[in-house]
Amino acid sequence: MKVALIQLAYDDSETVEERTTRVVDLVRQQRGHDLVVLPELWPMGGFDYRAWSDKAQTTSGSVVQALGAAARDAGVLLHGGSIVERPGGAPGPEGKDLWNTSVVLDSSGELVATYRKIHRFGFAGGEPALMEAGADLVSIELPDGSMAGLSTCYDLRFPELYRAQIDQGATVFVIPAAWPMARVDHWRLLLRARAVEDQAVVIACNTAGTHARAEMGGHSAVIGPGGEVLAEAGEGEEVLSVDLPTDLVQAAREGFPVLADRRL
Ligand SMILES: O=C(O)CCC(=O)C(=O)O
Repeated sequence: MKVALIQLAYDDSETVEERTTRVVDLVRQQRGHDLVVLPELWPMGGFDYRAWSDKAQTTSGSVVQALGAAARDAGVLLHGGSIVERPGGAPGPEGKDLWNTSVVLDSSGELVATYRKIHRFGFAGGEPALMEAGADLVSIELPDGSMAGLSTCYDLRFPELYRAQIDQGATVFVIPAAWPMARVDHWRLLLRARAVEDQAVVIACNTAGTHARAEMGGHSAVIGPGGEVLAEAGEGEEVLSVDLPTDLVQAAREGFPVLADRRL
């Protein structure tokens, strides 16, 4: 399965429309891949908290529509990263009307899955102040037939989420992020930790550049089930293209069956 991770760099100078045009162009260039992955909150800015409410959209808004058209034109399964979602209708249980929602579009351009980030980043500010938490585990079927659990950025710090995903059959984790340079060492370590402890493939697409005064960490990566780094980006904008061998996870789990020794 050929996978492309678009490690997008951006600053504060583009409108949502300008950035969307640039991104869908990049997606269209990935024809020949099976799966394309974008970072977290790229249309609205991962750390641009102040702009989120004004820039929020529904999952049938202009950004997701443009992503659908690009997925169809490129003939790929597209994990479009996430958007600030305002679905309309009743607010969530905490009275807020925004979510950090990942969107997945198939090669006919249809929205086939959404995942609302469960663990909100920002402590007293940022996401917990402005957004509701997601409540549902979400998995998708990848073009090679494997099952991928979805999560977003800060979720990476919570290993129990990934254990729950493998218990539902996931052998791959797809993780868009806007992870800052200040803690990029944690990012690189935790991607490998999740891969090793769950004997799973990790496909993790981070953001680059500096926006809202936050320098993003880059280092998007694809990690194999033994913790091997199959590909890793640098710090700037880059498309990482990886040909993932089939049955990597099955071979790892059969060859070293540590998951069978769990005691619950
Ligand atoms: O956990 C971290 O250090 C970064 C998390 C983050 O930036 C996010 O979830 O948006």
